[in-house]
Amino acid sequence: MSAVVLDGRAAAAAVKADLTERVTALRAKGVVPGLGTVLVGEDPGSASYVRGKHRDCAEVGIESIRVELPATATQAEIESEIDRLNADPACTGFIVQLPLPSGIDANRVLEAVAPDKDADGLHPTNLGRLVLRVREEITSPLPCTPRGVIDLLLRHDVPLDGAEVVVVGRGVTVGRPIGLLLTRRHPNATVTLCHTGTKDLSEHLRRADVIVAAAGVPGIVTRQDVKPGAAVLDVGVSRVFDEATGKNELTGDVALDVAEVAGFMAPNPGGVGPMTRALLLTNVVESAERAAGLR
Ligand SMILES: Nc1nc2c(c(=O)[nH]1)N[C@@H](CN(C=O)c1ccc(C(=O)N[C@@H](CCC(=O)O)C(=O)O)cc1)CN2
Ligand SMILES: [Mg+2]
Repeated sequence: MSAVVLDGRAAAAAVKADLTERVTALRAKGVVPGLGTVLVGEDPGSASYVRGKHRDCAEVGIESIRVELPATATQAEIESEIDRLNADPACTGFIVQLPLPSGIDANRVLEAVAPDKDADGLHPTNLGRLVLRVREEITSPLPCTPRGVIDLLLRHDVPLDGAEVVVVGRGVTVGRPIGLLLTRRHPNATVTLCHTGTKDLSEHLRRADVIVAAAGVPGIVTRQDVKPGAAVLDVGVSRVFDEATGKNELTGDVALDVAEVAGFMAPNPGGVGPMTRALLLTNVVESAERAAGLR
C-alpha cells in the first residue's frame, strides 16, 4: 500500500482563500483584523515560524504587529509588552511564540494574554471553555494545531466517528488539548493519550485507526507499529544533525517507511505545520467577526 498524502500545503491554501474573502468583507465594514506576535530571543526556528505567520497575514489581508525582545528580557518586560497588545485596538489577536527562554514562567505569560485576543487558544479561560462547553456553545478561540489536524482529516474524508485515535505526546499545543476536540459529538472519536512514559506504546499504536505523533522523538512511530490502512499524522519537530548535509535537519516522529503501510499520511514538513498557521489566521478572523457582530 502507498499512503494517500494529507497535503497540508494544499489544504492551508484552501483555508486561506476562504479567509481572504472574509477579511475583505470585514474591511468593507471598517473592521481591520491585526495579528500580533511576541518573539523572545533569537532561536532561528521560532524566528522562522513567526516570519511565516506574518507572510500568511499579508496573503489574506490581516495586518501584522511584531514585538521582538532579546533573550535576556525579564518576565516583567515580556508581560508589559503583553499588556500593551491587550490594550492596542489595532491588535485583534496575538500569540507569544513558544518555547520561551529558560527562566521565564511560560504559564504566567500565557495567562497574561486577554482571553478574547488569545489567537493560539491556549489561555486557561479558553481551554476551560473547551472542557466545559459543547461544540455549538464555544465562541472562543481553539488551539490551532489540534484544529489543523482535524480539519486535514475531515477534508480527506478519513472516518473519525467511533475511530480509535492514539495521540503520542503530552505537550500543551497538541497532545493535551487534542483529545478534547476529537471526543466531542462531532468528530466523535475515542482517544488514547500516550507519551514517552507509556509502558507498551507499540500495543496502543497497533490498535489505532488514526495516529497523531507529537512527542518530538524522531522515529518513535515505526512501520511495525502501524495497522495497515491507518491514518498517520507526523507533528513531531526535532532538529537532528545530518552527516550528509552537515546541517541540523527537521526530523519528524514517524519513520519514513510507515508510508508503505499507512492508508493516509501527513508528511513533515508539508502536513500539519501549514495547517497550524492557517488555523491561527482562522482564529484571528473569527475573533474579528465576533467583535463585528458577524458571528
Ligand atoms: N505560540 C505558539 N508557539 C508554538 C506553536 C504554536 O502553535 N503556538 N507551535 C510550534 C511552532 N509553530 C507555530 O508556532 C509551527 C511549527 C511549524 C510550522 C510549519 O509550517 N512547518 C513547516 C516546516 C517548516 C520548517 O522546515 O522548519 C511544515 O510543517 O511544513 C508552523 C508552525 C511551537 N511553538
Ligand atoms: Mg512528550
